[in-house]
Amino acid sequence: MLTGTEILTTAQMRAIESAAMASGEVTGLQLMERAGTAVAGQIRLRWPKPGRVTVLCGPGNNGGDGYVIARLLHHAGWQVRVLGMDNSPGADAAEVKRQWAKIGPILPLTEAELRRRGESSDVYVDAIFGTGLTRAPQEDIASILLHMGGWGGDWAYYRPRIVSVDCPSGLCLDSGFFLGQSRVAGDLELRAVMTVAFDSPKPGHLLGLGPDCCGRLVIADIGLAHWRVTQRREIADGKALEVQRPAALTADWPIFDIPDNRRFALAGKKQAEWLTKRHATSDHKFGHGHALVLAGGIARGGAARLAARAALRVGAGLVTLAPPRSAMIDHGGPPDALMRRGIDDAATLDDLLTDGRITALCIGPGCGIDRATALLPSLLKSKRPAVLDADALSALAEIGLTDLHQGCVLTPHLGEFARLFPDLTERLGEKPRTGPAYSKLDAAREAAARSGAVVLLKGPDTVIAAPDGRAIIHSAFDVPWLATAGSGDVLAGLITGLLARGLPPLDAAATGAWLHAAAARRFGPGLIADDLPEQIPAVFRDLRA
Ligand SMILES: NC(=O)C1=CN([C@@H]2O[C@H](COP(=O)(O)OP(=O)(O)OC[C@H]3O[C@@H](n4cnc5c(N)ncnc54)[C@H](O)[C@@H]3O)[C@@H](O)[C@H]2O)[C@@H](O)CC1
Ligand SMILES: Nc1ncnc2c1ncn2[C@@H]1O[C@H](COP(=O)(O)OP(=O)(O)O)[C@@H](O)[C@H]1O
Ligand SMILES: [K+]
Repeated sequence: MLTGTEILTTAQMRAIESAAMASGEVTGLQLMERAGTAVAGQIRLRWPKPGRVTVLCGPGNNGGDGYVIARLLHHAGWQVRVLGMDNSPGADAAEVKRQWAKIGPILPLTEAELRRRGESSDVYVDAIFGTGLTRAPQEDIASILLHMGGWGGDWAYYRPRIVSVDCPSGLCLDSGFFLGQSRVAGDLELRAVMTVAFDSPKPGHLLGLGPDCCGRLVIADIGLAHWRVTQRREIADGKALEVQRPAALTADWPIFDIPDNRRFALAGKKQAEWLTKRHATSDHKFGHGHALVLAGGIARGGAARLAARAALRVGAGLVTLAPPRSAMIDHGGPPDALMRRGIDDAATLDDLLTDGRITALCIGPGCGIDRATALLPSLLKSKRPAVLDADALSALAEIGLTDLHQGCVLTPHLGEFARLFPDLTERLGEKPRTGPAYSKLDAAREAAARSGAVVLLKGPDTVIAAPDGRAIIHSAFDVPWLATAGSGDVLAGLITGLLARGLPPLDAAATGAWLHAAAARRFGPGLIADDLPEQIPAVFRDLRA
């Protein structure tokens, strides 16, 4: 099992809060006070000089946090204006609302009030909706959110400082999409400069529009760790039904600051660190493996060579490139460390795979769909760990998923995913109306369960899922230059090399994704895919430093 910080769905978070409160050791009011204190503290840390703040409080406990923040900032010398709703919230929110009402007025939560002349603020605290959002915001609140969303756009330097409590309001924390809005980024989503969330990140902080809209994400400890761990244990014992697999998600998310009091181990990074130590004991039973990369015919481009080079750089002991014999000359260029072997048909591949020293296979990059269709059955029959990418995924869409096995890693981008799992893609494309909305995480998990293979669904928010439900989110929104021709081929090669070295498929996929993004980060803009494998030694060096 990879180690990493748990990502909790909103249902899991609620169950953990309920368990904590049911224990009698902590009350909901105390949790709310801690949450509000954490947010007010972050605001004061970021803007030490007290200024003017507008706190927008919604109908539920997110709004409750807002009233706590308003009171604390008032006591810290800030000039506080509160906009709230005329509703009857739960007991905890009602209590903190009463406390605020002794200090100052609660103005109506309307767009007109927000825009009142002469009332602009230095900071706006968005405490309208948090984990309790179940449907698209309506009427007054919808127009406030649209108005605040419009603050972004081209006038970014005028952009008011929005601090969101738990999430930008309207964002579905299970999917990273805004309920009632398109899944594609527009100008209308609320964009915070900072989001302070509680206990653990939720999928919506890491997926879809979440990373762009949350701004800097701070995860604040509100003292729930004990119940998180207890709930996890109960799951292992099969007792708790309402929390499913709280430990099954791990985050691998190197972008935003996480306070020191949070454990935020990086799944792929840990494995990569472990790999850098492997050379010292190269006679270990895993050895360094032998990867076979199946290449395509003449003029199929360098995709397979990119993959093979990446497999070598990531430390596979041997890498053999296998084009059809007629294309051998075409594939004769460097690196000279590559071995070559002509493979024309399935029978030759069958023969070669009687060699048990070949520990991993890669098929797809530059292979051609016909050749992939011809070779796939032999490759799958061998039960050898294998990465299926690009043309192999198109071939698979024709052949069907039945022969896939648990050593397989599928690495589709969304287009390839649509060919393999059209129904899941259709669900992913639907406008999210109710929460929890169908997410990329749901789609990858369903695809892995259905295919019996590890599925790595690419994008800036890469989701990696295993057939048993374990899943990892790897966000790399900070390296958009990774979206360059051939970069996926390098990723396929990295994972193949790691499989060859003996990593289990889920670990190989997670570590490959981590190294891939780390290489891009290290090189910077201007990167072309050829640069990626060449950065791997430096990434390893950094890990050893
Ligand atoms: N439960 C707890 O122990 C804690 C909760 N905390 C805060 O509480 C939040 C969750 O509180 P709630 O569960 O009350 O939920 P929220 O305050 O996020 O939710 C919204 C409330 O509005 C209603 N609602 C949902 N969608 C709506 C829509 N489109 N239009 C109008 N009303 C809508 C819901 O029924 C709910 O009552 C967290 O995000 C966090 O900020 C923190 O205080 C920490 C402790
Ligand atoms: N905006 C982005 N930010 C970071 N990484 C991205 C972004 N878009 C794509 N990627 C990553 O770049 C790689 C592109 O792979 P792929 O789509 O297969 O490209 P190609 O077929 O050209 O090799 C994937 O690893 C994907 O996760
Ligand atoms: K919020």
